[in-house]
Amino acid sequence: MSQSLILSHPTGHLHGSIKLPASKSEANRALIIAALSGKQAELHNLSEANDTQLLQRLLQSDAATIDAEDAGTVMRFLTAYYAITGQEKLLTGTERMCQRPIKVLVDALRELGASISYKGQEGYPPLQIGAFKGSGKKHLKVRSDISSQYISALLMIAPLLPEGLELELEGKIGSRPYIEMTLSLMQHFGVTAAFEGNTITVKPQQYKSAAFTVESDWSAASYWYSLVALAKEADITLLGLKENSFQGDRAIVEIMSGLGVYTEFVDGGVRLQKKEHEHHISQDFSDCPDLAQTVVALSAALGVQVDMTGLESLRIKETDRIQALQIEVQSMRASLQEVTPGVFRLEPGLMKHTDLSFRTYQDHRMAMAFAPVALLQPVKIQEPSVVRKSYPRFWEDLEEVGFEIKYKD
Ligand SMILES: O=C(O)C1=C[C@@H](OP(=O)(O)O)[C@@H](O)[C@H](O)C1
Ligand SMILES: C=C(OP(=O)(O)O)C(=O)O
Repeated sequence: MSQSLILSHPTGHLHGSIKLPASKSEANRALIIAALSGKQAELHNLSEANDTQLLQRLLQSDAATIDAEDAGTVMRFLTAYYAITGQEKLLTGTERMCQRPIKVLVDALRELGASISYKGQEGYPPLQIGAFKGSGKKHLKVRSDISSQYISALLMIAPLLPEGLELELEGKIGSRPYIEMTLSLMQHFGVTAAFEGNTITVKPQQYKSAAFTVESDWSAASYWYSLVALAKEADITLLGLKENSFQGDRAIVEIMSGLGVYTEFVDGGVRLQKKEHEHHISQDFSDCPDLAQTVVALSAALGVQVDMTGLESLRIKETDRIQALQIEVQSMRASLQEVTPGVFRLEPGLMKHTDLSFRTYQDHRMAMAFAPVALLQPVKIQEPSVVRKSYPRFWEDLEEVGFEIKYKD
């Protein structure tokens, strides 16, 4: 596998239609719901993302040790799935996965009657999961400011609990659209829930079998928005995106309107074209944390000052994304600083035409967020294969629109 690649574009003109990968978030919910329903589901356009391929394989596996690799949804959703179905499993992941907290979910599942013990550090994977002895408890208080994936994992098993579940969310609700996506997918498979104030109530119910087609991934679309913003000339159509999406990262449409991209919803997707950009924007990423790297890398390259909030969860994702961004924007003479607690400012600098080489920190989004800078000058991307987590065809798709790629060992 190549250690790095050099990316360049001879003209800076981008034209074409791109079939984006399907959303791994939607696909992984549909897979867990189908497994919980015990019925055959007709799932179309399942994502080629490793996170989805992996979950599909693991749901078929009868091995005692299950490796969720670096996939947060896989780790969190399977923890709840094995716990409630009472399957004896040792659930582990990459070194980084074993540094991503899971205590909130484990505590909640234990209250419901799951048997889960920590095999390493308290509060983190690996987990040993065993028999389920229902506690009859239905009202749980759960912190909602660390990861919404804990809430989604609990919601999907909720209709199978004898008493159902009342989840009282405590603290700020981070990544809220992902919770709403979970409820929408549950509803698609015949389960209703009420989300009132801070409480989500799910009565005992049965999932129904239904066909479902996974939408293209709006997070993946965000890199194409950056490409359009940095191109000299662009007319790009992204296929498979819908105006009424389950995905909160559809917010990229509004965000990129300030960063120089005009979106038109057309039959079968969106058409992106260039327009003037602002010189300063403010953005709260609480609802769309996966878009932060796209916006930071693009703004550093475009020369846009950005004030940002809602970045808390970035510290516990595939890498500490705040730290990774702080290091990598420096090579573009930009700086990312916490100006007051929780408020970050990206200050762009004058980009000099020195060699640019971006490290990716085992994080697909670091690679894809910085790749568009290659429209300004050739850039080196280290460990480019990280993109397989969500968008395995990313580099090939760039070649489709005229990028030149030299792979290096
Ligand atoms: O539920 C999901 O599919 C996801 C939720 C978000 O995580 P957090 O809830 O941990 O912010 C997001 O960052 C992740 O890429 C996918
Ligand atoms: C944070 C991400 O994924 P996960 O938490 O599912 O590993 C992501 O894809 O950006």
